[in-house]
Amino acid sequence: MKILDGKQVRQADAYTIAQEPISPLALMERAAHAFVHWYINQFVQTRPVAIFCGQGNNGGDGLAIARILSQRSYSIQVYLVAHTSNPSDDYRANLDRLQGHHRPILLSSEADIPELSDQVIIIDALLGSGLNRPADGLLAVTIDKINHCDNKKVAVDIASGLFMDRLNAPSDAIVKPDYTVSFQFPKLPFLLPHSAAYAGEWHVVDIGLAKDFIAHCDTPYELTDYESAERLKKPRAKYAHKGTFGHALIIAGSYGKVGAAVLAAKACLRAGVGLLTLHIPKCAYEIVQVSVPEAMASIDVKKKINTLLPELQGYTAVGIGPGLGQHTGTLQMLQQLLSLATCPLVIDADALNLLSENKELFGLIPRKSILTPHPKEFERLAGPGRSDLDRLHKGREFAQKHGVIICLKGAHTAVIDDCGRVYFNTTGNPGMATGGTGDVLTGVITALLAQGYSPVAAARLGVYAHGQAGDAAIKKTGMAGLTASDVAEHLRLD
Ligand SMILES: NC(=O)C1=CN([C@@H]2O[C@H](COP(=O)(O)OP(=O)(O)OC[C@H]3O[C@@H](n4cnc5c(N)ncnc54)[C@H](OP(=O)(O)O)[C@@H]3O)[C@@H](O)[C@H]2O)[C@H](O)CC1
Ligand SMILES: [K+]
Repeated sequence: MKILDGKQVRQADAYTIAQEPISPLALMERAAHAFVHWYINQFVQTRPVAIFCGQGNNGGDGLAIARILSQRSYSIQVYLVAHTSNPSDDYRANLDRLQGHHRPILLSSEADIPELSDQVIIIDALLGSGLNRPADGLLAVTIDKINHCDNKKVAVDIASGLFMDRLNAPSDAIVKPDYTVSFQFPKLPFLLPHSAAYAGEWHVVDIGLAKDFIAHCDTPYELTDYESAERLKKPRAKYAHKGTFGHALIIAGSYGKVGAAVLAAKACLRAGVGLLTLHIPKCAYEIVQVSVPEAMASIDVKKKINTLLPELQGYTAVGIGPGLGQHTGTLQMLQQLLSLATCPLVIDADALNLLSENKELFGLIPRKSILTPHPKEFERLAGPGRSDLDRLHKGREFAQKHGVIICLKGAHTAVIDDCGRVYFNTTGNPGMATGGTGDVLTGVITALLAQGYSPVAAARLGVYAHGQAGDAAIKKTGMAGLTASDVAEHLRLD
């Protein structure tokens, strides 16, 4: 699913209105019905509804929603905030349509803002994607009051006060909803860590904007959702044999961090690799043979660290990094690997830290290699970002400049390809913020690369399947109890 900017959404709107054709008022009605369809599946009729409306089209949506909910026997009360001398036509039309159903209350000062009982659900339709300056005056006071009550809150399209395409200042008044019901597309701030609190649990509802327009819309931002992940998957052929699914090499582990190698190996096998060899220090030999009997071991000359690059011929993908340590001998091996590899690599953890400490090696990274940094590792690689958006821009620049794919890990891990396109992941949960899940991800992506997936597909599908495994696992373990081993065990690629 694509993520469009405000200008593109307005163009999609205008195109749909002209081509379908449909009147803007009928499109607003369709959006309101789509919202209500979601709403009635979520909240029972016995919960009263307070709908706060501005005077733009977002407010118009709010008024249409109020009318439709009232027709469905929900008990509603509309509160209007007058914030512009130029209310939109469709706002006015919906105000007219509401007459006979309901009488809205105009809020003209702070004293008019109501105290609501806990049962009331708040629908926020003050401002939408047309926000062009921070909310102030009575709008800001109303937003503040809404935020201070414990009632469940649902934002129409986007939380009032949240910019769609640019950063808010920390002091801006923005509704903090429990849910956002977003029309047709998610908005970029929903996917960035610092603004995600202003989206709550977000849902996208289809309002029938023109599919052909959307298909041709050029945007760097997309989601990896269920449909796109399914499209990326390759079926396993009936007459396949283990050679069909590649032979992965994972270089991992050091004394005290052998577990990282084991986790990466288990995940690699669960993600469907045909054959797996683990290159490990001597101290890891018995541990690996006992805990991952399916993997072959390539043993380093050193007892506690990896230093000697194995012969690379025959491997269809190489992953390096989990639990590797940052010794000089290991650095030399990494440098050799970068120079000799003829296929893209998966580079994680300590291998990334070694790269950050030795930036002159960047030029050796094979094209389309996949780097999997968490935000701190990314900062070490590419320098600090002033904001989430700035970090994303830095990631796009870095990926294009060095011809690599970056998986910038987080709640919505961003896979950034070497053309600067960003694919936000939609699976996973906070339980996965625990040691070892990164090693599991490295194993999954290496397995997919080994099986012949393109690097971008391997990264997108790997990140998606990794999150999906975490989501499946917490059904048994709960969030707090989730371990990286649980994630590896719950991986399912078909
Ligand atoms: N395709 C779709 O997704 C559809 C979306 N719909 C809904 O429409 C809104 C966007 O509507 P729009 O009228 O463009 O925008 P708003 O409702 O957000 O704002 C309207 C006006 O408010 C003024 N404004 C902006 N910022 C502020 C502020 N901080 N304080 C006060 N007033 C503000 C501004 O007018 P000015 O003349 O005063 O500058 C805005 O024009 C979208 O979010 C959806 O909810 C359609 O219903 C269906 C299709
Ligand atoms: K809103």
